[in-house]
Amino acid sequence: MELHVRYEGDDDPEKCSARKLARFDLASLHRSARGTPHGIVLDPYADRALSPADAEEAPHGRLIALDCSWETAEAEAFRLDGPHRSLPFLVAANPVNYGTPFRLNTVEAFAGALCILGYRHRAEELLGKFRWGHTFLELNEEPLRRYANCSDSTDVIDVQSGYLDQ
Ligand SMILES: C[S@@+](CC[C@H](N)C(=O)[O-])C[C@H]1O[C@@H](n2cnc3c(N)ncnc32)[C@H](O)[C@@H]1O
Repeated sequence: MELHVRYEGDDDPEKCSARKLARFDLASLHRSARGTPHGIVLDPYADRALSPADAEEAPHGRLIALDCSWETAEAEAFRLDGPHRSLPFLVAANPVNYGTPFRLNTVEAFAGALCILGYRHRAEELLGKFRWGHTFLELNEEPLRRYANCSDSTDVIDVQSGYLDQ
């Protein structure tokens, strides 16, 4: 699974998880939407939730994130080619948004998606580059396991409802 980032560059470069992934050759950064390859776009505004069914359809086996500040992460910013998918209820472990559901940074979004799609070891490899990375898997252990066992997006939303009701 290739990991690509449409890199906006409007967030603190020192704290940017996408830049760090690129430094370790774990993701490729793209400065324009046109230069960003086609793939599953991780988009918090997407109607359909990511599910294991997407692993079969993953265009060219690529995941795409948009790395920008949450201040500018409006729906229009996600105009990128490919099927758009939101991530279901998962809690951030990064120091900026620790404990906040759905507000994942780029490495957490990739790691959550990889776990759901059945690439858990790859998720561990990415998170291993961050001091707090293992905490993301610890906080989200049960939901990630349950989402990865779902058959499709409807199933994922059913599992998510249980967490949102709590
Ligand atoms: C808004 S940027 C913030 C990046 C941050 N500057 C960093 O250093 O990683 C995080 C990106 O991760 C993906 N993402 C985060 N939470 C998500 C969610 N709940 N559903 C889908 N994608 C999500 C999106 O591509 C989003 O644009």
